[in-house]
Amino acid sequence: MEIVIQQLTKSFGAKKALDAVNLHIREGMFGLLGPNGAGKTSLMRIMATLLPKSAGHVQICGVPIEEKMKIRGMVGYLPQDFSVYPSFSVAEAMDYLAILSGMSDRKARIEKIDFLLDKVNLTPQRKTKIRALSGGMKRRLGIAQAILHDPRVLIVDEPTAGLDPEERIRFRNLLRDFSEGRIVILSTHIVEDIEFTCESLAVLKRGQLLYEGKVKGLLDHAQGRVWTVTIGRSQLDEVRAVYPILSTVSEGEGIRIRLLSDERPFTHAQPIEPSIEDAYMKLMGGGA
Ligand SMILES: Nc1ncnc2c1ncn2[C@@H]1O[C@H](COP(=O)(O)OP(=O)(O)OP(=O)(O)O)[C@@H](O)[C@H]1O
Repeated sequence: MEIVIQQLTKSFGAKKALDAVNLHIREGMFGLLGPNGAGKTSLMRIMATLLPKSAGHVQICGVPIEEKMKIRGMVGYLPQDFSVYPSFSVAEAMDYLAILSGMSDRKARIEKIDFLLDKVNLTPQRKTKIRALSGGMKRRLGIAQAILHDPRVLIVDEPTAGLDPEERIRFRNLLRDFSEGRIVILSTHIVEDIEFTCESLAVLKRGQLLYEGKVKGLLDHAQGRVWTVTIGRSQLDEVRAVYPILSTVSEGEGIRIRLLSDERPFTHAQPIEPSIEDAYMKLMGGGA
């Protein structure tokens, strides 16, 4: 099971949302990381056959993306702005979406919906109106509808934005469970989401692929280049003008900073192990 993307380009007029992107995505959880406008949504919508590509090739489990109906049978998609009729109850919305996806047998539909609501932990909310659900519950309902047809590939666009920490962890675990024997692609600009769920990732910036590989391999980009040092408060602007600063913490009279530098920036600066977030900032070419 794999997704092969070759020289994929998407142009909107003169703007290239994706610029000759090559990617190889295998079974398990795969992260798509990048700042706003990186091209993540465009890439996901192309894979879900909702947006035509401008050039290049995409194959999902050996099927070219042009075979829309076959691809749609294999792919489940949860868009960033997923919504359903607010006056429907959870069960009514699922039933409606199941009918739309071609499940005509009522008994089979009910069984499937019960199974899925249990899987996403929404059984107690069966009769709750959509408008009364929390953001996290809506997102979990979004997953339930995206997997109604048992897709081999699940694509979720920025699913954890705006969720509280508990709901975020629950949601990540749900995706991880579902990724057994499948491909789950998760786009986010939150590094932590990727760190705790994905084995591999791609980093995009302005339509270009900056990194593809294991999450751990990303750390190599920052190894030996993250330093910590305590400076006087008045020095902060001066230091910031020279080095990308990753974080600052007040410490007595001074301020402890983490910064990026290829060489030891001050004699009393100490090298520290980079985090994935540090490595991402390094790759993006800057700091906070
Ligand atoms: N329909 C469109 N028409 C014109 N430009 C577009 C269109 N859709 C996307 N773009 C542009 O393409 C680029 C990539 O957008 P895309 O939404 O794919 O990025 P993203 O990484 O998902 O960003 P975000 O996290 O903000 O959704 C952006 O510069 C965006 O403005």
